[in-house]
Amino acid sequence: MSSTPTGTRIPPDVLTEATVFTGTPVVPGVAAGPVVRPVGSVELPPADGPVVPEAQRAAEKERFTTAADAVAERLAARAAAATGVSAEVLNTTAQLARDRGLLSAVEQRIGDGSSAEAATVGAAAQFVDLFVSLGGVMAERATDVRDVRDRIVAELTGQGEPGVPAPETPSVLLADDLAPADTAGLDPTRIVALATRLGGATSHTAIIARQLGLPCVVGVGGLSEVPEGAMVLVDGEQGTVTVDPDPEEARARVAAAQEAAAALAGYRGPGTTRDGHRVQVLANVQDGAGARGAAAAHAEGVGLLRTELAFFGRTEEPTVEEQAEIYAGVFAAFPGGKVVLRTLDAGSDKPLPFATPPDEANPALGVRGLRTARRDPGLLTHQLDAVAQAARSTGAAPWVMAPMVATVAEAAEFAAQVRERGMVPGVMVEVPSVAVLADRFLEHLDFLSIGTNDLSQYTLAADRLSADLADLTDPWQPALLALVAATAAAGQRAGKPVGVCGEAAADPLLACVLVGMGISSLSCAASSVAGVGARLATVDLATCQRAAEVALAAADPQSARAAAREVLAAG
Ligand SMILES: C=C(OP(=O)(O)O)C(=O)O
Ligand SMILES: [Mg+2]
Repeated sequence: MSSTPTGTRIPPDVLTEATVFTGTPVVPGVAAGPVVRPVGSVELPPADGPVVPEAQRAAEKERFTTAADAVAERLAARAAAATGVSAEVLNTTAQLARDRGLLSAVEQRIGDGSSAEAATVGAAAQFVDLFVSLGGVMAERATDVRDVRDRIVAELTGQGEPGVPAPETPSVLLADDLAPADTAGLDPTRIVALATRLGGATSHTAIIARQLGLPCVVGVGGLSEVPEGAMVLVDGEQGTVTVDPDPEEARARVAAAQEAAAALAGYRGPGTTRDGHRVQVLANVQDGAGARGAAAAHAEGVGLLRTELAFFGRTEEPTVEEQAEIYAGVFAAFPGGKVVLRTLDAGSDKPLPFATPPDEANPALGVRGLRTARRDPGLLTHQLDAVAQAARSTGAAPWVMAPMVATVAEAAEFAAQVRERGMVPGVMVEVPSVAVLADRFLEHLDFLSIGTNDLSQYTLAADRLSADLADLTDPWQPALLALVAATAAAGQRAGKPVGVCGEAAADPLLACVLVGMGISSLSCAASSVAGVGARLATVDLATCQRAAEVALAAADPQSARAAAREVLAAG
């Protein structure tokens, strides 16, 4: 078995049997299958290609309608299997593939001698020009037209369907990286594991994989050399992608991982250490379906409702009623339970067209999170009204927190708006300034929730999406651990809860360390709840405290991990 360090490229002719690529492990579990890849840009023929003889034109029209129907049916089927905004996005595109206006424009062009492909390109250009000239919301429709054009041309020319595929055989998706919108409708029964060339432990590929419970490794160099259809085995615990694994060994490793997963299936919550110290083990979700899944996974509640994820791709602010309905769906999944809702975290890696300025030079340090309310205060007040309305209709008592807060004044003003509506205010600790002054922030707030994904990005000055810098955004970095410990200590002094809702909380070992620092709740993907809760139940609080001490004293992430593991193993 040959092995390569992260980032090493291997020419295809040197790919030997069972080549192993390594990257950053982000979601444990082992799965194997043939490689599929997202299909990139579709090659488009010119709109003014050779003239089709008259006798063939009827057949060309037939070819177009067959292709457009196939595209529409496939999208509609995926919409039926999806939920929320994913389903809406897919349905809208499906309807456009059957749009009568588009059909008649294409037929007219074919009647004039264009091929089906060229007519599709020409008619689409006509609609794109029209929508763009109308401006505003209509201009946004141009994107949908281009998408449908690409799908129909791909169908006509035998190029693969653009986007994330839905293969018949359960497969492993290898990609450079995946945007949140790329994964609308990703079906975990067809894609059994993910590995990407880019991205760190906090990238959105990692977050989505965790939500779906898919074994995942990111930042894997050399992946682009692995051909489509090759068998690979992804080990999300060890961070490896093995090409052409020995079939026997692959079967044994997948079975062992399934057995380990079954052992966690016994977890029922609530979270406690072995000696009964209570720690809420909560879930990160984005909508009602996710919340119901989290309840089924024995999460005690929601520690982070990422509200912005329900509105991806939307060009207009959702109405108060629409928002209230979505939030009520989440509250209803945990009657009488804890739900921490985060106000829109638009911007940077999660841009929303209706909230995010399009032209920022440095969006991670720009107008994102709570800062969007500086430009458009209505976005925040409407959202808070919607949350209050959902709370009234369900009898819930939500905790509401703002992302990307930097100053005490921002926190105080936000808290006042939340309290006015009878809800419980807090903020996320993502900017180091909040950790440094946590005592002063807590004078105005009822809780803090540490977002370790952004806190590491801003503490180490390293882009959370950069695979090259993934070692810097490692949640075991001593500086990050020190800020978490300082924030937890401030919470204990004030007698107010401090949770962790970043990806650090999904690592069972680190979860124990966080508890040892005084963190009172952990919120992670539903698929990680049992792993975290079950691990916590094996150790005493005093052991967690010793593990926190040794981790905090370590010089680097590797030694922090090793030292904590040793303490926790000794029990
Ligand atoms: C939980 C966090 O928020 P997000 O990953 O959505 O930015 C975080 O920054 O840790
Ligand atoms: Mg964040």
